[in-house]
Amino acid sequence: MSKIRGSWSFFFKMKRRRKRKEKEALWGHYIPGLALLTVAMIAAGTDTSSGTMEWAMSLMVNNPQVIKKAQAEIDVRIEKGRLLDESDINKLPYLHCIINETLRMYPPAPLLVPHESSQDCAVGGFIVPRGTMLLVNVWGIQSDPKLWDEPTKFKPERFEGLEGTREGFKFMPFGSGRRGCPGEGLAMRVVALALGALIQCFDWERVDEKMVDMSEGLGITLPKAQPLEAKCRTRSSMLNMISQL
Ligand code: HEM
Repeated sequence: MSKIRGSWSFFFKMKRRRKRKEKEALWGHYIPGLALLTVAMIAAGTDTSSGTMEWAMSLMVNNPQVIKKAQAEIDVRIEKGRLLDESDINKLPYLHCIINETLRMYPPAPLLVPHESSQDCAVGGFIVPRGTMLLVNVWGIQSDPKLWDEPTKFKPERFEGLEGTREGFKFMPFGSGRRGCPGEGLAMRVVALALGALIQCFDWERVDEKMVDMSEGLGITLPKAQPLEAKCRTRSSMLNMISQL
């Protein structure tokens, strides 16, 4: 009897051990993958999105007529006194143009990320052997006077009628193809929501007569050399809503 009981307990012990091993194999495989994915999303998604917001606000503070036009669009499309939400973003094409124009002038990944040619090819008359590291100068393409009218001017209107964030290969702030940015949809929503709310709720102006310094600093995601400083005042139409927050 004790022999039988002993073999049953051995059987259950083995079963438990096998289950534990299976669980470890499953999570041991997934946890490093999940951790890496989370780190990649945070690393690739934070400075790029916040930098775009800062460049966009700086450009708008230097071009107050753009803020007025964006506010007029929001006031017409969204009921008075209600804070815009994600479902409103598609109703705001001019806001979308502002973000595109910001990404054209100040792409957070000016050279995309390094790619490698998978086979021999020729680009613009240059022979590129297989396995060559390729850097795409998106900043150069998006500021090229042969492709853009007055490329150094902030003109969101140039994107009117463009749906999405690609115009052939002359505008591709999120890269292109299989290794293009997987966070594009999220980034465009987050940036539009934040900028839209800032414009809807506040009037913005420069701290003094001087234009906001638009020099580029050093860093991977094209930061501003000087952080933006600006003055804001709550818009009378939003006072009630903001006081209830
Ligand atoms: C304005 C915001 C953003 C811009 C301009 C941007 C731009 C880019 C660009 C240009 C690339 C390289 C594409 C290529 O070389 O073809 C890239 C890669 C990537 N981005 Fe973004 N990104 C933004 C936000 C985000 C967000 C919010 C996330 C995730 C939450 C994200 C996740 C990634 C990842 C994981 C990669 C690497 C993809 C790969 O190597 O296959 N990005 N991004």
